[in-house]
Amino acid sequence: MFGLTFALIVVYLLALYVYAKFKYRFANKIPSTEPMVPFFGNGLEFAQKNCYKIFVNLKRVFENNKHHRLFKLCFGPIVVLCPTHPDLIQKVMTDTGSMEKPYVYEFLRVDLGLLSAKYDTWKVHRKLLNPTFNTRILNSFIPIFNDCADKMIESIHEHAAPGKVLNILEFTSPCTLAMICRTSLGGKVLEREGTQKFVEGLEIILSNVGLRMFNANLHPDIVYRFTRFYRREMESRKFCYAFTDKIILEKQQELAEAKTKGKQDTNNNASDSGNDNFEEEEDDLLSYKKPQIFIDQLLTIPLPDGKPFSHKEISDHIYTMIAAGNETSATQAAHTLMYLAMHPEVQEKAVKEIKELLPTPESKITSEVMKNMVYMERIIKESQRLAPVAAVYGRKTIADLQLDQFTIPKGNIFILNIFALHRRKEYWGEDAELFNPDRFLPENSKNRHPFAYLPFSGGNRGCIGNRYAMMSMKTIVSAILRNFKISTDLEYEKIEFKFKVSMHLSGPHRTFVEPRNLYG
Ligand code: HEM
Repeated sequence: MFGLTFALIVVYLLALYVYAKFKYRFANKIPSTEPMVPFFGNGLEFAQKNCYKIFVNLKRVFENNKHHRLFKLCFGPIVVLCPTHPDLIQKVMTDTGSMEKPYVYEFLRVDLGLLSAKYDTWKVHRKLLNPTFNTRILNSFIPIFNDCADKMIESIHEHAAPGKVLNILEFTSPCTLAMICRTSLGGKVLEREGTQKFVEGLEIILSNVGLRMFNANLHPDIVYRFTRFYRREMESRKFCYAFTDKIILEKQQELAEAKTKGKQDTNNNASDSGNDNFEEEEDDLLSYKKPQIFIDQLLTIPLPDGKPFSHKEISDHIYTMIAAGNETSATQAAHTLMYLAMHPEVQEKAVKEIKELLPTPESKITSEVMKNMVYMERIIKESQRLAPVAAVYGRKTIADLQLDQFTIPKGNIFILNIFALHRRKEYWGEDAELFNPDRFLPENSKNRHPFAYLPFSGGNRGCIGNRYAMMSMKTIVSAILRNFKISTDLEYEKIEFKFKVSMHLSGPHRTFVEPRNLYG
């Protein structure tokens, strides 16, 4: 019996191997990379490796193959395509034939959210949701950003002591989570019963998704379902969904009541946005009276058939925003602070700009100040070049795609390694490894290939929250610099990275903070 089962498995695997060889024959002439082991291909370089090793190996294979515009990685008989030249990356990111995401995005379990939605759903929803990130709406979030940053500063003061090392990510993380929850679910979301468990649940869900993405053994659902990670993830999901379902239902009721009373404000055409009673900024005639909370908008935007978004669609969009916007912004802000701690002269220049734009201790960031933080923007951009939190992402073809002389059939996967692209000397010069925010001065950027810099991805499926993220990071980094002088004992040349969901430092963001008397 055992012999027969074994023989059947062997025949099945062989048939699969032959089928895959046939399916990927289009890639025979695409350059491959060493070490290529018979039967396993490049798979052994990545199988059973930890998040740090996978990052290092992926970095190495892209560096070794940068002279090829396109190369392939083989996982057994399965081929994954790796464009390295910005022309080809541009084509992959902008062609409708490669607008879909590989299966690993399904691990997020928000299949109707923008990040992982199938192309046909994505196309309709993205068009409807683009206006929810317009300038007026983003400006309406600035008071929330300021308030969250103030709370972060209070917390740093509570924990700081001379000579004590802080992991600055532990302060930026709760701050971005508060920002994203308050702008997507309303002002009081983190004051509700069960908040602590909700926040912990989100962390468990995201870290399990990351763990699964970078561990091929856990990819098959049938395997993952039997692990303790699955059980923990499902328990957390159950609690988190119950928490947010309640908010969605309450909002739906509020909206229905407002409609029957006919009291809807045309400016703020949704329900009360959670008592974020911020006054309209006098200097900005183009601002809303209240923050335009994402859920309120989701409840009022009609789909092309006139129906509202379903409960599942609303929930998936909310969780997508939290998943895509929280950890990314927190980690990128922490990376930026790390680079500033290592470059005191850049830090002092940034502080000078902050003092000019916020001349008194009472000055608050407004839309005008946000716009004028040009040096800060260059610093964040440079940190995104050297340490892009979204270091690697994927695409899948839904139609044939022509890349140079190769026709890539439908159903194939691309890996885009942005970390490697951002350090290519051909596009960034001989000093590509150095931290220099001035490379983003307009005069230094004008001849650069538009697809050589992609921290927020590119094309129509690029990050919808890129301006939101830049505003929140400017608020966080400037608040910290305004209050503290920061330094670190980490050395620039020795920084190492690893994958979690996004790209992290291999260790903590070790930071010393010393109170700064900016207005003394
Ligand atoms: C530093 C912060 C951020 C970085 C580096 C970043 C980066 C990215 C990247 C690279 C993608 C494309 C991913 C892919 O194709 O697999 C993406 C997509 C997305 N991001 Fe961001 N993001 C950031 C912050 C945010 C924020 C704050 C939000 C929301 C408030 C957000 C919402 C989204 C959404 C919804 C998508 C999917 C877009 C689509 O497919 O239409 N992101 N982001």
